[in-house]
Amino acid sequence: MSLPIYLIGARGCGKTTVGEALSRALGYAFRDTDHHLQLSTQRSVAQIVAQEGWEGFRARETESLKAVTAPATVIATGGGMVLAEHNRRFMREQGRVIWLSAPSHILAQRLESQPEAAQRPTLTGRPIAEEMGDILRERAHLYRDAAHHEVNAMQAPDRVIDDILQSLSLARAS
Ligand SMILES: Nc1ncnc2c1ncn2[C@@H]1O[C@H](COP(=O)(O)OP(=O)(O)O)[C@@H](O)[C@H]1O
Ligand SMILES: O=C(O)C1=C[C@@H](OP(=O)(O)O)[C@@H](O)[C@H](O)C1
Ligand SMILES: [Mg+2]
Repeated sequence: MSLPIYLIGARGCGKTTVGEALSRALGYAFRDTDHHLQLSTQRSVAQIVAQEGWEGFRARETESLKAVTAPATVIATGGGMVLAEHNRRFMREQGRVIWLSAPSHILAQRLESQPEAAQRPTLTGRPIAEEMGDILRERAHLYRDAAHHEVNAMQAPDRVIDDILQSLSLARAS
């Protein structure tokens, strides 16, 4: 049985972009916990947070994580999935966990050019470059703890995929 592959990391590291391409390379299904939430609630992340607060969103994303978990599936998580210890444990028990790691200035550059405000309401109220620095300082140890492998996410998506496949000893299906 092919275990699910979870992609974790901060906003802008490429979980959604790389995850979709990785699933095609492997012939796996692709799921994204935020997309699942949006479809099941018919609301954006920003709308859920406005109506239920971050606490409400975090409870829903845990449900989303369980709902999308299946064999032979690449799962792009939201950047805050690792905040809850039970999510970190669940991912490590169910599959293989990959941390797409990049410094905060790279993440901020990507987010400034594609802000996607409905998907990424502010976490701290601070400007993006400062927010990403704060978030990485707060979460880096959680990404490290949760991950089976850390991959350099500053590279082009195809190179990121090659590194993930190599770390998992998997080959492209096509
Ligand atoms: N490896 C990469 N190199 C350059 N740009 C990237 C890379 N991965 C993602 N991006 C860009 O960064 C932005 C955020 O990517 P996304 O996949 O939504 O990240 P995440 O799901 O981790 O928040 C998008 O504009 C995407 O095109
Ligand atoms: O880092 C975070 O706390 C979040 C990241 C977002 O996902 P992406 O990492 O895919 O942008 C989304 O889940 C939500 O806005 C919260
Ligand atoms: Mg994403």
